[in-house]
Amino acid sequence: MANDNTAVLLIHCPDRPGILAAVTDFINQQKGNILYLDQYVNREDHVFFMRVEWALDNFIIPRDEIEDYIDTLLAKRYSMNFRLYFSDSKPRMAIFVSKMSHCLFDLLGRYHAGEWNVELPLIISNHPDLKPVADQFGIDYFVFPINKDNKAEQEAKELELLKQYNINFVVLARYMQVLSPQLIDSYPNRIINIHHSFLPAFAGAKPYHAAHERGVKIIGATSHYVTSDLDAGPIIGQDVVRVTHKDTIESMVRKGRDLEKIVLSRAVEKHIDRKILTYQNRTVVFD
Ligand SMILES: Nc1nc2c(c(=O)[nH]1)N[C@@H](CN(C=O)c1ccc(C(=O)N[C@@H](CCC(=O)O)C(=O)O)cc1)CN2
Repeated sequence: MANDNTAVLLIHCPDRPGILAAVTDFINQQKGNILYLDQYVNREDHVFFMRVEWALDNFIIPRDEIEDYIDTLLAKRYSMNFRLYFSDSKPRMAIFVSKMSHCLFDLLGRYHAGEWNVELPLIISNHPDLKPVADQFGIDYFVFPINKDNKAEQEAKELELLKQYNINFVVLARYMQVLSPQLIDSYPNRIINIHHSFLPAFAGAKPYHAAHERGVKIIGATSHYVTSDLDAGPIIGQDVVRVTHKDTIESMVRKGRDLEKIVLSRAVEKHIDRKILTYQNRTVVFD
């Protein structure tokens, strides 16, 4: 985390000549020093995607006016969808977890080590089992047991808590309950899940059993944004490992755990760094 006084602009719009030059000219004319720039053109759909980050040290436009300038000078002219972020405004993350601790420990270890420009004030679970882990890291832990009769009521309380903690995005670290639209609609493309299979293969709660039954030779893990369609949201990242006839369900679960940890943490880092754009249930993930 080099310069902590930067602005990040994420753009997507209909592709046409001159967009890149217009954006960089705007930043340059206002004495912004561009630190990072990446762009991609989807030639099938003729859509332009871009991430640009610049230092604000000598930037002429006052911080609270930048969005209006971009809207007036660029967005209206090029029909842009854009989001503007500031590196000194740390996103606030909440983790949802059930009983499995491997992804939770990995996330807490990276947070504790200062790997990420993020605040992590809250953990929510449907079981009390992992509260001692949260206590170890000094993070608030709330338990909301879920069953089909109380899911709506409990999720309403969870949503209220997320608002109280001013949470910007949620990470499901092997949270084993299907979220309802009420919660998802409050955090569109801001809930990241780790699914323990190489999607679209073996969606659902027990992918390792299904993979073993099918006799696959590769298993994987998939990070994705959560939508109301189970395990069908925009994929952020995936990874795989080879298995053989010698692998049991238990050995697949063990090999899968390592994949789940790294695939989830990579996705969380890309989200925190504002390097993901979603478009038509797919993602553009910048390096
Ligand atoms: N709306 C969504 N919610 C969740 C998603 C998602 O993609 N959309 N992913 C899951 C995680 N997950 C797979 O990655 C998963 C978790 C749980 C289940 C499931 O069927 N759960 C049962 C209850 C199981 C239990 O009580 O142990 C259920 O909710 O009825 C499927 C997939 C997180 N949420």
